[in-house]
Parts: sequence; structure tokens; C-alpha cells
Amino acid sequence: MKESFWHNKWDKNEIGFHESEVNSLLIKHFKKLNLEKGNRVFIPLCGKTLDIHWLLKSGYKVVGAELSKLAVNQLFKSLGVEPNISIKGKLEHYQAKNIDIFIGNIFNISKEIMGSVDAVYDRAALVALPQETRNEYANHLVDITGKAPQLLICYEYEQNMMQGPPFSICNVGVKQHYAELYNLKFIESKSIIEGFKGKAKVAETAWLLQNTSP
Ligand SMILES: C[S@@+](CC[C@H](N)C(=O)[O-])C[C@H]1O[C@@H](n2cnc3c(N)ncnc32)[C@H](O)[C@@H]1O
Repeated sequence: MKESFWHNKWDKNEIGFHESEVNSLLIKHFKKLNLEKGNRVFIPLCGKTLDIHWLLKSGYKVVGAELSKLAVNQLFKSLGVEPNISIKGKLEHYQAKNIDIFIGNIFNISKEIMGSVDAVYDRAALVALPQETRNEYANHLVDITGKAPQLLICYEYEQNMMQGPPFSICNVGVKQHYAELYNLKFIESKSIIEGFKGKAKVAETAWLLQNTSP
């Protein structure tokens, strides 16, 4: 997926992936990460998700990565805060109390730029990427977050019914990316009644990725 694909989506406001409510699997399962208030949570490919509002209100700090400046401007507007803006390498850094958003390609974010995080919340990030990029993404995510535990939310459907993104990632796919690095726990599969554009039967799946090292 070229960067222009996503910029076009935001320019045309074709953002069906943006949920009008906080993700229910986040609310239900986030506590399984056993974080403390004040811990820092990384949201890769964050868009302008309302999940950021929920995490901030719940007392966590948020770090996000997003290609689209339009999305990030809309995010800060909805939060009602004015960010301080600076440049970090190839990225723009929007910063305000308890929130850092890096605008640009996630592959340009380093551990040093981002600082340490305590957990990752991936909703519709791994599934937004084509198969040929997913391995690189998973490894990069593990690298820049120091293998922080993750709550991972994916979609699963018959891939030949529809072209992604979002792509379908089945149990085998999740294991392929993360089983060697994490203790993987499948938490829930929730069917999406309306499917995707009426074309495919879809389930939203939640996974907990916990650190295996002591
Ligand atoms: C499917 S959306 C999910 C957004 C968000 N996680 C949510 O739940 O609403 C994927 C987002 O990732 C952004 N994106 C795609 N590729 C990216 C990349 N390589 N680096 C940073 N952001 C990217 C897109 O602009 C888009 O906003």
C-alpha cells in the first residue's frame, strides 16, 4: 500500500475504518495488560481513533504514529488541545499533555525518537498492511517498543470475498508474526453482524501478546 493510498482516503474522507464509538474490545480487554495509570501506550497507525480519548480519560499516556496530518489535526481538534509541533528526523511530532503523535511513516520511527512505552494497542494496524509488509511491520513494532505487551485487534473473513484493506488475518497469521516473540493468548472473536459492505462475513478478533522473557 503506497502512502498516497492512505492520503487519498483521508482527503476524500473515505474513512470507513474510523469507528464512531470507542472499540468495545478495547474497553473489555485492556485491563488484561495489567498496566498502571500513567503508563505509556503506543498506538501504531492510529488515525484519529476515539480509543485515544478513552485511554487518556482512563489515565494512560498515549503515543501514536500516523501518516496523515489531516487525521492528526482532526484528532487534536476533537481532543480540544493545541499541540506543540516540532520535527524529529523525517517525522513531525505533535505533543501535548500525556500525548505524543508522530506524523509520518511508522518505519521512520525509532526507539530513540519514540521513547519507552509500556504496551501496544493495535486496532486495525496489522490488518491495514498488505501481506508483504506485515512481517517487517511486526518486527519493527517489536523493536521500537522493546517487545512491549500488546492488545491486538484483527479482522478475520474469507479473503477472496473482498479485497483489503482491511485484510483478513487468521489465527495462523497472527501466530506466524508473533508466536516466536510473545506468549500468545486468543481472547475473543466477535462477529460483525453487518459484515463488510454486505460482502463478507466478518469477525473481529482480540489477542493478548505477553512478554515471554523474565
Ligand atoms: C485502517 S486505519 C486504522 C486507524 C486506527 N487504528 C483506527 O482504529 O481508527 C489505518 C491508518 O494507518 C495509517 N497508515 C497506513 N500506513 C501507515 C504507515 N506506514 N505509517 C503510519 N501510518 C500509516 C493510515 O493513514 C490510516 O489512518
